[in-house]
Parts: sequence; C-alpha cells; structure tokens
Amino acid sequence: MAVIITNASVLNSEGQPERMDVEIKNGIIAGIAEAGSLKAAGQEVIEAEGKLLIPGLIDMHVHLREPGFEHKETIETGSRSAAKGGFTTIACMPNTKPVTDSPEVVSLVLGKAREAGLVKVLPYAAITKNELGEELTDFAALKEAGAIGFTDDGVGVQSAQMMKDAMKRAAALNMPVIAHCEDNTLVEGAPVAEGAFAEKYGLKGIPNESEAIHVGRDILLAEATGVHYHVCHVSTEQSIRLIRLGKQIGVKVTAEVCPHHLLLSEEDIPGPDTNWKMNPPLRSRRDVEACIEALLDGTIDMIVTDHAPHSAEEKAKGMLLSPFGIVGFETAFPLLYTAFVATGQWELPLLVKRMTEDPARVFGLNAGVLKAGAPADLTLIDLDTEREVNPDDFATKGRNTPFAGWKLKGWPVATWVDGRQVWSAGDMESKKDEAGLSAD
Ligand SMILES: NC(=O)N[C@@H](CC(=O)O)C(=O)O
Ligand SMILES: [Zn+2]
Ligand SMILES: [Zn+2]
Repeated sequence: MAVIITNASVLNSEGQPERMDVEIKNGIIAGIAEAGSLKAAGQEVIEAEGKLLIPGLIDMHVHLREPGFEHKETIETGSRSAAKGGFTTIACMPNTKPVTDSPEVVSLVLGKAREAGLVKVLPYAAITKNELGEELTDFAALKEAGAIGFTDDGVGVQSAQMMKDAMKRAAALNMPVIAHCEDNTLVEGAPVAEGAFAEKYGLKGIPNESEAIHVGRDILLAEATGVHYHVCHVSTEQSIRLIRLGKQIGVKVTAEVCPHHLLLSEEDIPGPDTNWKMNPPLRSRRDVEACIEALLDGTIDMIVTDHAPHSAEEKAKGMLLSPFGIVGFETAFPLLYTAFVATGQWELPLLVKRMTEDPARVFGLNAGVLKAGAPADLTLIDLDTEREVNPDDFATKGRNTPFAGWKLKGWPVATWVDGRQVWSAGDMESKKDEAGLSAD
C-alpha cells in the first residue's frame, strides 16, 4: 500500500519551500505533487501540517561502539539516536573492540545493524591492524565484506610510508581513505587546544599544526597515488588552507566538519568540564570562522557529527584522563538550524545539502535527494517549536554534550528509512483515510 505524506513543506529546485504531497510506495518515493492532489481513498495519510520534509540526513562519521564498548552505546541505541536526530544513513568508525580490521567484524556490524532495523549503517574498516599503525589490513577482503572505506579514526596514521601504501591499495580498489589527522609528536597528551583556556588551567595545549601537518602530508600522498582522500573533523584554519589548495590543483580531497567546531571555540569552555573535551579540540574563534567560511564555499564538503558517546564514569575522570568525545546525533540539525538558518546567516537549502546531497555525492551513495524514484529516506522537521536540549531525553546511552540547556528550534519529528517510519515524536501518528477502499 502507498503512504502519502500530505501538506509537507518541500524545498523545490530553486530552494524555495512549497506545499507538497509525497507518495511512498515499495520503499521508494513514487511521486511528488501539489498539496492535496495525491490523497486518495484507502491510503495511509500522514498529515505533515506544513512541516519541513527533507531527504534523510546522512552522517559519514559516527561511533556506535559495538562490538566491545556496549556500555557506551550499541548499534541499536546508536541507530535509534540517529533516527531520532533525523539521520537515515550513518557510517560507523572501526575503533571498536575488536577493531573492525577483519571481514568478521564488518559482518558482525552489518548483522547487528540489520537486527536493529532502524537506519542504514555503513561500516568503515581500519587501515592498520588494531589501529596500531604497524601493519595494513586486508583491504580487498574488507571491501568484499562490505566496508565502504578505510580509516584509523581515533588516531592518526603516524608513518607517511604506511599511509602511502594504504592509499595505493585503496586506490587500486577504488575505495576512499578517511583520515583522522593528528601528529602525535606535537600533541604529547594535551587535553585541549592551545589558547586561553589551557593557560588559565595550566594544561598542555594541542597546537593547530598537529592536525594540519597530516592534512598537508596526505594531500601530497593523495596526489601521488590518485586516491580519494577524505579529511575527518577539520578544525583548523591551516588545514582548510591546505584542502583549498589541494582542491585547486585537482587532488581528490574532500572534507567534513562537526557542528561543535562551527559553533564553539576554546574561549567558550566554561571550566574543567569534560563535556567540552573532544578530539580535535575546540580551537580559536579564528578557526571557527575559517570552518564556517570553508563550509559555505564548499572547501569543506559536508557536516558530520562524530557522535562519540562515553559513559558518565569515563567522563568523570577529569580533563586529563577522561576520553575525548561528545554525542551528536540528536542535536546536530537543531543546533545548526537555530544558530545559522534561523538567524538569517545561512540559507536553509545549504544546510540541508551539506547534510544530505553532498555526503551522498562524495561517497557515491544512492541517497540524499527527495525526488521520484529515490529511496524513501525522509525526515520531517518542526522548524517552529523551541525546546531545550535535555540529555536525559536522549536515545543514545551517552549524556556527554556541551549543549545541555540550549534552546533550539528545528527538531526532527519523524524519520522514514526505505519508506518505513523508524521514529516519530509521538504526536505524529499516521492516520488512515477511511473514506474508501484500499487503492494500492
Ligand atoms: N572525536 C572524539 O573526540 N573521539 C572519538 C575518536 C575520534 O573521532 O577521533 C572517539 O572514538 O571517542
Ligand atoms: Zn577522529
Ligand atoms: Zn571519530
């Protein structure tokens, strides 16, 4: 049977919102037409009441923690959190226990995701065994098992030779290399960025070059090997400069940025609160401005959350000893909508594009567009109701966010994956049109 989402606000090809009906059939968007025109007897009709209907959000950088760290998150709780945040496709990082460095772990992740049955989960596999930077994994076998790219996220690949070999192998398989850029010799266990906060609390600071040195090195290696090279969680002006140059000279380099690096600087850290500790760290206001500019001009291709849940116990270990990372799924869209779109700084279609069409294009996914024939991965968003971020309401197991108490608009209220509603805010109950017989 077909489902009709009626009276939705859909962005047209000029980026203007239009009242439309969207018909979903067999998991596919079967048709889009003027509001009221598709409703027919016997169909399930979902009244969107003018709320914004967009392609399901895509997040190419997330940590689901399973296998091995189920106390932080499971593939099921992470998938539910993603669905609640409006995401329909997520790509998960291999820094699990065991590390996703064998076909068996790739299969396990895919199996658990299927069991959860919520969002589409695309696994990355590790570049090196156990992410130790010593020995390459079996790229061909990992690809065969379903991995979509290679990354040692959580740590930088320290050896240039190792990275070059990885890129050669990945290029031969037409697979991307996704890099956490961090030179360990420049970091030395520092928990926050260089700057006023580190000085005030007598902490070592992480310098910007620790990220940018890897970005520069890897762009040269990508040029030499021809691989698609994707830079994780860009956070510095210097990295952006290098990515811009790489793109100009035709290197296949793409990049992502996280909401927190667009919204917060190290000056905003209120005190030694580990909800503000993440890797890369919050940098200077100047870096934040550079990230925003790069996202707008396309130097940075997409937004990702780097959803990184940790338990309360782990995060209670203080600024030096607690793990890096914050949760991201359930606040990403409302944060960016409220801070940038509702204030008139960004156009709504730009924000949507950087979270849907652009990641799909970069990674070659059949997703990210709302058009007839596309998979019915959809997200309905209430742009008007203001609500405070309350970590106790999160579907993720993680409570580690610096955004608690922020008043936001732009909350997702329903999410569909392949036409199946996988999450709804509760007041979005679908209604059957009882006027007639089934018209499938
Ligand atoms: N981003 C983080 O602060 N932490 C990530 C690792 C990573 O993304 O590098 C994690 O796995 O917790
Ligand atoms: Zn990382
Ligand atoms: Zn990460």
